[in-house]
Amino acid sequence: MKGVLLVNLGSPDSPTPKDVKPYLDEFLMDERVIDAPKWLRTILVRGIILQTRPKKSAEAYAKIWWEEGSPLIVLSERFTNKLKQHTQMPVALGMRYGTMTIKSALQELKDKGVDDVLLVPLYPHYAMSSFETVVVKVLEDQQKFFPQMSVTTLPAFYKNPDYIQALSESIKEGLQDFDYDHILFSYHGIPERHIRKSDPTNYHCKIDGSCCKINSVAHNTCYRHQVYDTTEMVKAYLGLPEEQVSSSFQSRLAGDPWLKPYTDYEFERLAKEGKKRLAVITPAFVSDCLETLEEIAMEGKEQFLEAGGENYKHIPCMNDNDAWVQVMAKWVNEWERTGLLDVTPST
Ligand SMILES: C=CC1=C(C)c2cc3[nH]c(cc4nc(cc5[nH]c(cc1n2)c(C)c5CCC(=O)O)C(CCC(=O)O)=C4C)c(C)c3C=C
Ligand SMILES: [Fe+2]
Ligand SMILES: [Fe+2]
Repeated sequence: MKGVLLVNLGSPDSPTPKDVKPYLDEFLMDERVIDAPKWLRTILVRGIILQTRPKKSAEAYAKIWWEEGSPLIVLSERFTNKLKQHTQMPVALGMRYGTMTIKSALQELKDKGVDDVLLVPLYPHYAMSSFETVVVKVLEDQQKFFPQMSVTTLPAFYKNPDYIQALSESIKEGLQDFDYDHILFSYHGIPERHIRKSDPTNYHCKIDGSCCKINSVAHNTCYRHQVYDTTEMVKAYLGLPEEQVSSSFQSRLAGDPWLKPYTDYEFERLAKEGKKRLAVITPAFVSDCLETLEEIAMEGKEQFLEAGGENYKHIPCMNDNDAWVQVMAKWVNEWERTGLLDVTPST
């Protein structure tokens, strides 16, 4: 019997240093997130980052926490519950990190008789620190605990026309009551090194866009290429003028260079260039979370207004919006019917 496993990133159990610390430990000790040799990763994460970050992160989480829990978890659950109403297949939700594990979601599916699983990483774009680590962990757990199950993965859907339509319409709705002079597409950043590591050709990706018009297998795993494709397709769908749209990368950790331009620097640059009314959208995330609700909606607003901006709006992620649920339902039901997953057109 077929079933669907949705996987998102995860959150700590509560916005306290006691719960944030083990969550960050699991997250940052993932070799696909901090990709240093284990001994160095242990020093960096346990010896340095976890000494101070849990307190700081817990304070940030406390600012956005809801009565029902972490926004990312609550919104992912709402999405899952709605999806269940649009498919006959069992659907389960797991998280890559934290206590809502992938193993228990697979167990839930198994208990319902599922042995043929469609894995849906809840990320539109491929990065080794998001999409890839989910796939690797699911396959590890499947082989270890559920060897009778088979797993098929829905590819990154960053340029699927139905996804672009649902995203664009949600942005249009968010912009209805907001008179903007610029829209910033702020994507979660990753270290530039990760782009090179994910390039199967070892030479294609130049990390400046000059390679993106040359057809290459590298684009299947290039986060940078994929996010710029999303921006371009939304821009085309909404008919936005070139000069009113730009893309940037947020949430970097200290250390090696991360993808540029950096969102916080862009807030300053745009304000200094005379853009006074800024709308920010965050399409790397399908659900609002710490990185959108605190870093963009709160901190970002402060940064932009301090730099001379006058009006600012974060447009929410698609969360459990009906059109988005219906797009996902179309993909999973098509897979149930035909076994096909035609979500990423090659053009
Ligand atoms: C869009 C997908 C994501 C990618 C790619 C990604 C890469 C990445 N993240 C970190 C470090 C942190 N990220 C944190 C929070 C966080 N990251 C994502 C998504 C991606 N991360 C989400 C959805 C969230 C929010 C989780 C929530 O509970 O709401 C955090 C924790 C919070 C903090 O302390 O700021 C860290 C740390 C790295 C190092 C990385 C790529 C190398
Ligand atoms: Fe992150
Ligand atoms: Fe490229």
